[in-house]
Amino acid sequence: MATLPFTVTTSNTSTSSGESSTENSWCQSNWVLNREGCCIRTAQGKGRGVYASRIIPPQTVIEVSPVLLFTRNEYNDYGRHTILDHYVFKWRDGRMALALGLGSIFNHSSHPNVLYTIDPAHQCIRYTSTRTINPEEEMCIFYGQNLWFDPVGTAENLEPQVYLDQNDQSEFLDILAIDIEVDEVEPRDTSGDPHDILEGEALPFIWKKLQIDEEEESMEDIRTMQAWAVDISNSKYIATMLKWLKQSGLESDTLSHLKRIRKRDSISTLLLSVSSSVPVLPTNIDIGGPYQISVPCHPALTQTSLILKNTLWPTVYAPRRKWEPEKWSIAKVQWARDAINHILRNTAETASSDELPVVAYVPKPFEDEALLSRSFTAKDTRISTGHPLRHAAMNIIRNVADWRAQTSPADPLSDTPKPATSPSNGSLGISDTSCNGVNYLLTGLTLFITHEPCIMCSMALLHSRVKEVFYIVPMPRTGGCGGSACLPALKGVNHRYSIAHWRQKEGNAPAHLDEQIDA
Ligand SMILES: C[S@@+](CC[C@H](N)C(=O)[O-])C[C@H]1O[C@@H](n2cnc3c(N)ncnc32)[C@H](O)[C@@H]1O
Repeated sequence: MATLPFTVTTSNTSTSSGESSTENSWCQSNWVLNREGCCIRTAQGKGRGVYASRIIPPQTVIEVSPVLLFTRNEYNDYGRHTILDHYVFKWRDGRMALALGLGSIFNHSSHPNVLYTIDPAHQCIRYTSTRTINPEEEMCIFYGQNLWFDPVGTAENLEPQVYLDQNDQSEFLDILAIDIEVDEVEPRDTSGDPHDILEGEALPFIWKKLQIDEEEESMEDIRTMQAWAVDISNSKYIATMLKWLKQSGLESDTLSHLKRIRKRDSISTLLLSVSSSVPVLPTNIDIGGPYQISVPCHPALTQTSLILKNTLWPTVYAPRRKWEPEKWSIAKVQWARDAINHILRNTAETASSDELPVVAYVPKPFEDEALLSRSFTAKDTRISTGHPLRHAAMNIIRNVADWRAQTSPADPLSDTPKPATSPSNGSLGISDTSCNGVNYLLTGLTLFITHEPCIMCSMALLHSRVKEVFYIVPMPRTGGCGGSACLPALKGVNHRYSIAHWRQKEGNAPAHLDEQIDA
């Protein structure tokens, strides 16, 4: 538990005299410590904190702190026995870093209004506001999950974050911490026959088992919808009505999991449509009028479900394939390893920018290159675009979608581009030529991403029909692939994808920022 050994002054001489008379004063312009109007004052129960003296707009770089670097030995021998131990964290190359300027004074909040990014080239850390910060408001960063002190007042005055998945900043640091050693992190495995199958512990990743609840196995769990039906008492009209239905334009995929005709006693009932308006039936046939009934929304995935659903309406039985991991050969593992190295290298490149260091990659498939003849890489661009939805996963779905949307609708899986048809609107970027849900899918493709996708991205990936997702850094607070939720395991979703967590080699597992400060 940290008890700070000094009191705080807001005087412009920045002494450590600790007069409490100034404790309740707000920052005034002559005390402002940097040109963005940041100042230091006492933060109740936390020691000192950084405060705004005027309105700070979102995405403003509020502070750039140079860092002081200590070698591991120097730090172990001296630094860690001192107050420094509350302030330093592990730099990317294993040295210990102390942020100068205001950097070491930012307190922790679970709802931070400031993000930080490391700039290794200039040996500094950049602090950026995530939303509008009001005068007199404290500015806080997120230290990580495992705090070494009891946090006080971290969230009550802070509004929800601008970013939908304010990722765990400590984990951003984690990934940065390993990036310069990319080649050692994931070395090529040259031993063995490339066709040899690797299993279990020999694989450099762990498949996440989707905890899928058994679906719709009791009557109250069965999801239903209203559909129009008509009774046909004379069976000689059935064929005529089926023919009429084909030409009526009433048929839709929504009912494709249901049988068309139900026979009960001497009455046959024909399922017509789910349209909101009453279907207009042929008048020259002697049948009753249409009426609405409840029918299952989905096919039956299990025998129990089938029996129950059939009591409502004859339903198609489409058993789900049991979850079973694919066989991974040495060559295929190498393909994945190359992909992981690719995203690590690209993450290293983001370190000198203000962007969040999240990188996504969709390589050409290992088995079936015909599915996609080129690879795609996308970075997180929330900061540079000022657009809260520009997560790396969303960006890559968009990129692949745009590419595929340029292919001929008649040949959706061929990816020869059409002449430039760039996305024109400010929407998600699916260009107008997209083939209505056919061309823009990641069907059969694998996504590699540095950080577990958030809930929004995990859902978008589900819609994209991605085959599998590999991530390196878990996101226990915001992840949608098992972190805070597991989207592909949800009841009722119409696609499931496999999820794998890439294991970091022992000794390379980067520590959390908080552990690093606490080291
Ligand atoms: C990097 S320093 C931050 C500046 C520090 N408040 C000061 O006065 O120098 C980290 C220390 O601040 C304190 N701290 C930071 N955030 C806090 C919070 N939310 N609640 C309580 N103490 C906090 C803890 O004592 C922690 O060891």
